Amino acid sequence: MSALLEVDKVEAGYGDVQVLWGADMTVAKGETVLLMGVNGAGKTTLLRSLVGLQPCRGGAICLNGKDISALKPDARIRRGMAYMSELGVFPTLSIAENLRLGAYALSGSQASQRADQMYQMFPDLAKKRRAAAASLSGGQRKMLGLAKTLMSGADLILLDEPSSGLAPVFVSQVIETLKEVIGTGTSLLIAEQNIAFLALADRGYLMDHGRMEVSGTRAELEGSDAVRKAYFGVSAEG
Ligand SMILES: Nc1ncnc2c1ncn2[C@@H]1O[C@H](COP(=O)(O)OP(=O)(O)OP(=O)(O)O)[C@@H](O)[C@H]1O
Repeated sequence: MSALLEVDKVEAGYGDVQVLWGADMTVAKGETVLLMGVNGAGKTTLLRSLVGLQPCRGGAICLNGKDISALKPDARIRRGMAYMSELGVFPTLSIAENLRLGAYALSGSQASQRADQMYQMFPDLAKKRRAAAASLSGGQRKMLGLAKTLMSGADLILLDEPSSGLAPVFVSQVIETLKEVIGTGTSLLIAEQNIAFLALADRGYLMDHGRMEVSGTRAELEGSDAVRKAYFGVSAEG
């Protein structure tokens, strides 16, 4: 598989505080990659750096073989990247309006075609399309955030903690929906603390203090002592 995203020694931070210390990763076309790490490891900072919301202090980010490090977020999005933050949606806007915003780079007819696809994928949203996003449950709001991100038709979707704030039943729903998204051939980079998402991934990275501590296939990470320690506070030795 050829690399869709190549992240090479990216450095970033806030004021005097450096958070990313030479973060490296790749995402191949059609691949699902999980970015793991405890609170404060730097996952959100890396995703924001990739989409251009956080300036990089060093390193390079390539999408489809082109260096996008100097591009503004809107230019990166036009090149096929979309980002779902933990916040996700605009609560006072309707579901239909939120979806339209996700497709701002598309024409009106392309956008309504994609919205129809989203309503097929997310029937709960179809039923409430004129309702304000604030009227949705936490799980449904997360679905709307995901649908809004998918509206772009981007090749690479970056998801920041899609499970945050959700009850386990909603987490399972999000995972099932992501399986459908993966089935469409979209590449996903998912930053998550919930180990259940590893089941979706082809490969993953464990980030620690702004560096990739461990990387490997899903099977390698499932058997990794470092992953076990980070998530459960225990190693194979106990
Ligand atoms: N706006 C900011 N200003 C200053 N420091 C920040 C800011 N945002 C994040 N940080 C710091 O950067 C470090 C990495 O934070 P980041 O949110 O990237 O981690 P994370 O792995 O996504 O954590 P979490 O899983 O808790 O969301 C933390 O030490 C955090 O305190």
